[in-house]
Amino acid sequence: MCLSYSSLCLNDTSPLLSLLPQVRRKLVLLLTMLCLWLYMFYSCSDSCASVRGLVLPGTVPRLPAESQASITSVLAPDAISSKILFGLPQASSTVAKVERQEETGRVLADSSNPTSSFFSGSADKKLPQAIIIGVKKGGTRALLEFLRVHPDVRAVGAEPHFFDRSYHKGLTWYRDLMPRSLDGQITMEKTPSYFITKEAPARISAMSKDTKLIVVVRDPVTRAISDYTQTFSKCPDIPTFESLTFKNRTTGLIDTSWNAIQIGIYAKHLENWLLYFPINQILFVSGERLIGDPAGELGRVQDFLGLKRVITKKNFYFNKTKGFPCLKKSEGSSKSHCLGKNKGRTHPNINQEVVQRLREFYRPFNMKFYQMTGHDFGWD
Ligand SMILES: Nc1ncnc2c1ncn2[C@@H]1O[C@H](COP(=O)(O)OS(=O)(=O)O)[C@@H](OP(=O)(O)O)[C@H]1O
Repeated sequence: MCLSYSSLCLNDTSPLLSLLPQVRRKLVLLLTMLCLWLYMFYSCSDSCASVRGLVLPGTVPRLPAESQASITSVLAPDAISSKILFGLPQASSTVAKVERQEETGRVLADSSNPTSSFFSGSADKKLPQAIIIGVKKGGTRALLEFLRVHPDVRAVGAEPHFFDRSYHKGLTWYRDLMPRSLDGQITMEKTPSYFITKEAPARISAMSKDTKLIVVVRDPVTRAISDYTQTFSKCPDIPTFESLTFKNRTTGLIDTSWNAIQIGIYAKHLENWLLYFPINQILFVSGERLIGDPAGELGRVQDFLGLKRVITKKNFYFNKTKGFPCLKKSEGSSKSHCLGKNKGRTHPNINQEVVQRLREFYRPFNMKFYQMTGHDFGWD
């Protein structure tokens, strides 16, 4: 536009032409310069107007369209553009967050959102607030695996054996074994041998007297046979169940020093725990019902842990081949799954007289246990 204007100027036949050549040359030069200056000014102002977010280094970076929209919803459009263009203090924390998102090139965590704060690193390892303390072969693995379906449960997979075997390693070592969890999530572990460990109640209470305890109990006779089956699978040379049961087979005296028998005297072990924990801080889960009605038992456990009842019937199906309830596919797992081969082993046939003798042996202890817990487990 300016160039054609200048050529127009040059071809002009106005009184200018009649001026002296020297003055004429100066005027032409001045007009040309004016045209050039006007051209540059308009070009520049046009491009500046099209880059609304252009800012100087060290002030606020230009924002992507999406981010601008979110800021605009917090601040009035005029206010935001002036703040960005003139580098005024940023009033909204949203702005700062969007800035950081720009800097890092990724979406930063919103601390109000537990999942995103996990990714920002605010999740940390915590000592367990709930422990499945027993009993061995009661169904502890099934319970833990079912509980892990809950989004608010974070559990360590392996058995830490801290309060029985590794207490000397200290609480920091123990905490380090735990998975990271967010506020509101419950950290858990299971070590079934705690239930029969003399020192465990005092040690857990010293860690936190508010620790919630869960005991999965099972008919002590079946439990003993299950325990034996496990040992037998590893050491097939051991004596028969029948011979290990008795101190003296002729007199029918039961060998209570055999661990497989000892563990099932639940009332005796429970007494030890009640010295440190009130009974309402211990939940007794029926190992039998955990198989027959897993959703029902999980309902009780979720209530006890103060969790929303997320795990329901819809999470389970009965696997005929396995002979046990298994977990259905869920959001977190791509396929349905049953527990491993070492859970739900076939038990050997045990002499029925021996089984009967064991039932007699356990009866008074079972009665005591029902009385202590206020719950009849129906083993007799
Ligand atoms: N859903 C499901 N699937 C498989 N097994 C189940 C299930 N629910 C409970 N059970 C019973 O759990 C018994 C093993 O108990 P634990 O997991 O406590 O054993 S261990 O102490 O950790 O070794 C195991 O004992 P055995 O049948 O003697 O192998 C099972 O009877």
